[in-house]
Amino acid sequence: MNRWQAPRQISHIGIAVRSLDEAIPLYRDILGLAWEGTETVESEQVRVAFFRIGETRIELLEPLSPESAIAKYLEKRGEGIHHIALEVDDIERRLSELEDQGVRLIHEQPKQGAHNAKVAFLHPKSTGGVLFELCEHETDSPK
Ligand SMILES: C[C@@H](C(=O)O)C(=O)SCCNC(=O)CCNC(=O)[C@H](O)C(C)(C)COP(=O)(O)OP(=O)(O)OC[C@H]1O[C@@H](n2cnc3c(N)ncnc32)[C@H](O)[C@@H]1OP(=O)(O)O
Ligand SMILES: [Co+2]
Repeated sequence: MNRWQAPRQISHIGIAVRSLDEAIPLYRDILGLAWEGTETVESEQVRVAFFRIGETRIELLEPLSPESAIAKYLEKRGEGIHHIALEVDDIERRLSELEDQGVRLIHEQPKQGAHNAKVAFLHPKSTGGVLFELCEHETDSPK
C-alpha cells in the first residue's frame, strides 16, 4: 500500500517550442485544442501557452533568455516533450517525502510557476529520465 498521498491528476504536459507564435496554430487550429491564453513566467524565463484537454492541459514553453532551462533543452534535444506536471495537495510535504525516498530535488523549496502555482522539479537522473514537476494550485484558481 502507498504510504504517501497520491498526486491528484496530471496538471499538464510541458512541451518545449522555439516559438509560441509558430506552434499555437498547430495545437489550436489543427489539433483543435482549447487555447486558454499565454503568460510570462519570469522565475523560469519562459513564455507559456495553455491548452485545455479534459481535466488536464498541454503547456507550450518558449524560452525568454539563453539561460532558461527551455533554451538549453532546445539546443541539446530540439523541440518536444519536456516535462510531466503532477498536481499535489501539499507540495512542501511531498518534496520532503520524496527526498526521504532518495529522489533528487532540483528545488528544495517551491518557486512561483504559471497561474501563481507553487512548483518544483525532480531531477530526471533520479526519476528514470523523465523530468517531473510538482505543482500546487490554490483550490479556486485554474490548474
Ligand atoms: C512555468 C512552469 C510551470 O509549469 O508553471 C514550468 O513548467 S517551467 C519549465 C522550465 N523549467 C525547468 O525545467 C526547471 C527545472 N529544470 C532544470 O533545472 C534543468 O533543465 C535540469 C533538468 C536540471 C537540466 O539542466 P542541466 O543544466 O543539468 O542540463 P543538461 O542538459 O546538462 O541535463 C543534465 C541531464 O538531464 C537530462 N535532461 C535535461 N532536461 C531533461 C528533460 N526535460 N527531460 C529528461 N531529461 C532531461 C539531460 O539529457 C542530461 O542527461 P545526460 O547527462 O544523460 O545527457
Ligand atoms: Co510546467
